[in-house]
Amino acid sequence: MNVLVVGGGGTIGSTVAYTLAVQRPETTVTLADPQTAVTTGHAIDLRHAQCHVATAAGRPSFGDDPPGTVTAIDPSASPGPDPIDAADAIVVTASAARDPDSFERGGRLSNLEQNLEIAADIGEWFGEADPTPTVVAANPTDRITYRLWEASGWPRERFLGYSLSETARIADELARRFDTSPAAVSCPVLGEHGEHMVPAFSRATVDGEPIDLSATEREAVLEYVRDVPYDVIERRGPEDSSRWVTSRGVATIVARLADGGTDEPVCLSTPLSGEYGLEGVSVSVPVRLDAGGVGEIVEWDLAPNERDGLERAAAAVRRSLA
Ligand SMILES: NC(=O)c1ccc[n+]([C@@H]2O[C@H](COP(=O)([O-])OP(=O)(O)OC[C@H]3O[C@@H](n4cnc5c(N)ncnc54)[C@H](O)[C@@H]3O)[C@@H](O)[C@H]2O)c1
Ligand SMILES: O=C(O)C[C@H](O)C(=O)O
Repeated sequence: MNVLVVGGGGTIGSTVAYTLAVQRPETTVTLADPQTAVTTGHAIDLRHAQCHVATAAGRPSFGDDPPGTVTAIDPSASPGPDPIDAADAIVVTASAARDPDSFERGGRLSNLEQNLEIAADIGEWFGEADPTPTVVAANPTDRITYRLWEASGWPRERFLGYSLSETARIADELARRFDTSPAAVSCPVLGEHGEHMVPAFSRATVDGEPIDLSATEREAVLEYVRDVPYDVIERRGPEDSSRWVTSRGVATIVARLADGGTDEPVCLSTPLSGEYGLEGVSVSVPVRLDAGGVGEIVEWDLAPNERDGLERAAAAVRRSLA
């Protein structure tokens, strides 16, 4: 598998690269970032990490696949279509330097204008090459996903805005409340990667059984998921943000694409064209993946308040793209 990480000099991009390099050591990663000294340093260190995996404490662990490698390119030096055409999947984490406003709740919107401009430039670059499945983590994720799609001219199925950290966070919180393992919890989250996220409590299960939470309990769980990434930033600083959950989640989606897709739907943000009654916007909805990105958008029968929440999320995203 060959993965291009646009923004690979930063925290999330480099951690996605590390995760892929050690979990799927046959992966070849290209880090694209104007901070070329940083990406070259990351590339050297990551190749050394791959050597550890290669020898795996004296035991070769590659099977029949040869090890991949890690290299760096400068996207501002007009690299043309080749790095994109070489990629089986792309990850976009490119972002302007974080504004102090971004360290607090609601902060995903603080670099909106700058990041939309960056996305438009990257989308134009993509347009020089063949459509390739693209996982977008840069914030605000839904708007950036939509802008990349518009600027690239690629089919909408190629774009997957990453919002799965919400699903992990809600599983952790519900597991605490139900005194069980997060692995026994399922609660998909639709809508915006932001304040207008929509947990689908009507589909939530613990140990395979539907759950019954009061409105007050649901609101408390939702508030936890809205607050916790900013609690993490406050505790360990914005340079780290939620690097582990985000990078593991993004790398998992890339791995699913490489493996040909998913049987079960996962909630990711993709440009909509009438699904859930929405269009002209990208928000997270359940999608089945195939090797090209979104294989199918699945229309769940949501509770009325969840459908309202999805419409509010779409309206908020659409408003700031206008
Ligand atoms: N979706 C999520 O769940 C989630 C989680 C965490 C962070 N994020 C977002 O991901 C983004 C990256 O976060 P980070 O902590 O890695 O930030 P960061 O500042 O460490 O990295 C951003 C990188 O993008 C690079 N960049 C800027 N313009 C570029 C361009 N035109 N082409 C290529 N690279 C470019 C910068 O040089 C920098 O290295 C932010 O927008 C952040 O808010 C999203
Ligand atoms: O980067 C942020 O502002 C938070 C991030 O979107 C996250 O969900 O961890």
